[in-house]
Amino acid sequence: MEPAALTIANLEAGYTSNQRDRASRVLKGITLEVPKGELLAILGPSGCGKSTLLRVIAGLLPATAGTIDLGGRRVVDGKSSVPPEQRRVGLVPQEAALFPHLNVAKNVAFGLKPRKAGSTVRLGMRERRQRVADMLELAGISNLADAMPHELSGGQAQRVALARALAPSPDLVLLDEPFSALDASLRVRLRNDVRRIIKDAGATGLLVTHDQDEALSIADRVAVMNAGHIIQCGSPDEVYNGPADAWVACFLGTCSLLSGTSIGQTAQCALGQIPSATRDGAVQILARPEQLRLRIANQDPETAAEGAEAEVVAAEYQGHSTLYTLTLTSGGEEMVAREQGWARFNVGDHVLVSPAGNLHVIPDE
Ligand SMILES: Nc1ncnc2c1ncn2[C@@H]1O[C@H](COP(=O)(O)OP(=O)(O)OP(=O)(O)O)[C@@H](O)[C@H]1O
Repeated sequence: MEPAALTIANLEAGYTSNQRDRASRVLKGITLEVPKGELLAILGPSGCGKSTLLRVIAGLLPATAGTIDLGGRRVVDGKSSVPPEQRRVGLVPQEAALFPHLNVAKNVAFGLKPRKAGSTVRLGMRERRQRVADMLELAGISNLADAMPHELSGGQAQRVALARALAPSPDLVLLDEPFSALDASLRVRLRNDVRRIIKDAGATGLLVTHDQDEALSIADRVAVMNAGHIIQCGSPDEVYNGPADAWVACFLGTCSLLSGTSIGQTAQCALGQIPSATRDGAVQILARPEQLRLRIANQDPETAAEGAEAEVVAAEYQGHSTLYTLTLTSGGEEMVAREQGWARFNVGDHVLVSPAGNLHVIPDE
């Protein structure tokens, strides 16, 4: 079987302020595998250790324990490690960090220069020129070959940085919050292009981000990280709709968590009976805003609809949809529901809330 592009086992790392100090523990036992050709996002809040993980993979920071294999080759084994230039890893930093005195083509060609010790790519001059032209075309910047870095927009500079990282055909491309310095609309456009470019290059990518939309929209899988641990790793749908715990549920997007009790195949909560696959006991039922249906509460028992009664306490019109905050009449739990379009309910209205689709049941630790 072909080895994974990246295999990390029980990795620990941190920082020392001076030689005698023991390293602080920032990475606390990371285990992760990225198959060839996959784009994996490491998603976590600020300070959880995402950039530290990239630095250790790139060889810019030593590990204190654990192993890293790149394409089946061990590059970190506890405290011993292969130097960065022998790892066949490309890096796209937060702000492109291009060489200011080299034009775009020369920036992209930089990693293809023949080197003596530790060289990973040995191409003749004509092949190098062709490779640069191919990378510029792939990144959609052939017209910028002669431009200097100071003449580029933020988005163009990031395309150059990506082309430069991909040019030597690395085993793995690391992208460290590559869109964070760009404005919102450019960010959305560029992130889709970056996915396409990585896929067209047949490369494997590890993207670090604290932006949930970014991770969910472009990654094949998302590894959710908190306080030096990977909490859950799965497809965007798995982590968003089937979070491992309440923290992951809330970190990935707005949600309501109702308390309940699971017995057998069902969990009982304020919304009624929900199919449950967890063990018996206390649970939390996750409802994303778009998984709730609202109807006007009808006092007439003949035509009364099903659902839990709630009062609208806030209605926030957001253009494409309206976000309602509700308080359940029985028990007072708070829920958040989203409906397309203009607010059809007002603060103070009484509504019936019911689940639309399967809600996820999380064991209450
Ligand atoms: N050079 C350093 N020296 C000492 N401590 C550091 C250093 N760099 C990072 N840290 C600490 O390590 C922890 C993890 O930082 P890291 O930059 O990896 O987090 P992050 O998840 O990438 O955050 P962000 O999204 O804000 O970039 C933080 O507590 C940070 O203060």
